[in-house]
Amino acid sequence: MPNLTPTPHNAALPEDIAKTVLMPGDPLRAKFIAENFLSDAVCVNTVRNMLAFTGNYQDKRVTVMGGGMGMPSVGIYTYELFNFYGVEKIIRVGSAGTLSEKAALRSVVIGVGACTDSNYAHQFQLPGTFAPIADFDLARAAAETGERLGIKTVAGNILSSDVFYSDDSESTRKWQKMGVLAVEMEAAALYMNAARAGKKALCLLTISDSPTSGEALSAEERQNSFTDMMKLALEIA
Ligand SMILES: O=P(O)(O)O[C@H]1O[C@H](CO)[C@@H](O)[C@H]1O
Ligand SMILES: O=c1cc[nH]c(=O)[nH]1
Repeated sequence: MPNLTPTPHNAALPEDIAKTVLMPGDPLRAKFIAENFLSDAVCVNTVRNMLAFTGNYQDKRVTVMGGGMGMPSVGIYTYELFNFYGVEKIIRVGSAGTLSEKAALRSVVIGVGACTDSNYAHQFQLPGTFAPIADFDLARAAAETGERLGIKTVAGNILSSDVFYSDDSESTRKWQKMGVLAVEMEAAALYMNAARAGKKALCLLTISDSPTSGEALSAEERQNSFTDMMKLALEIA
């Protein structure tokens, strides 16, 4: 592993970062997880306020770090974690808009595959289209652990979009026709970086809103339903 740490984006040293990282988009969600679920948590990065904490969940050493919004941001942090910090597993814990009746508000979605409208795969110069997928063992563990804990999950395809505010009013409908469950903005880059590095990744999402109906969870409801996803991610970490 090249000794390229600290990086311009992460002040931590490799020994500060656990082999498993939970990655919400929002750095304050990382702080919430550290304060509410980890013991002996230490803040190991504050560069750009992209907070990272390393601590213990039961007998496991875990890092939780924000990844920001969109594939360029998550692409940088996950690339560095996999390739410079020796991280083996990254589990994204994000929010998403529902595209399917199967994924109601508050549902926890397991992103088995991540479709995308992004050009992120272009860098790999493949002679075809790459299918970004979750690590099978992590996805299976999430489904089984959800059953054990009484946390209902729905597993399937998600969409990682480059745009939150789209000028194309038809695009959502087209992804819906293909059975895509939910839209977020990072999983495809995470899955591609994991594949290229030979590492493991999973994206768990809590449905926070519906882009078509305009329904959205209140701040308090978001907090509670996100807690289920956090517990699930920590159990399989
Ligand atoms: O809540 P997070 O994890 O940031 O995830 C979703 O929320 C952001 C958009 O509001 C995007 O990053 C999207 O992927
Ligand atoms: O990326 C996202 C996240 C939540 N809701 C959306 O509609 N899109």
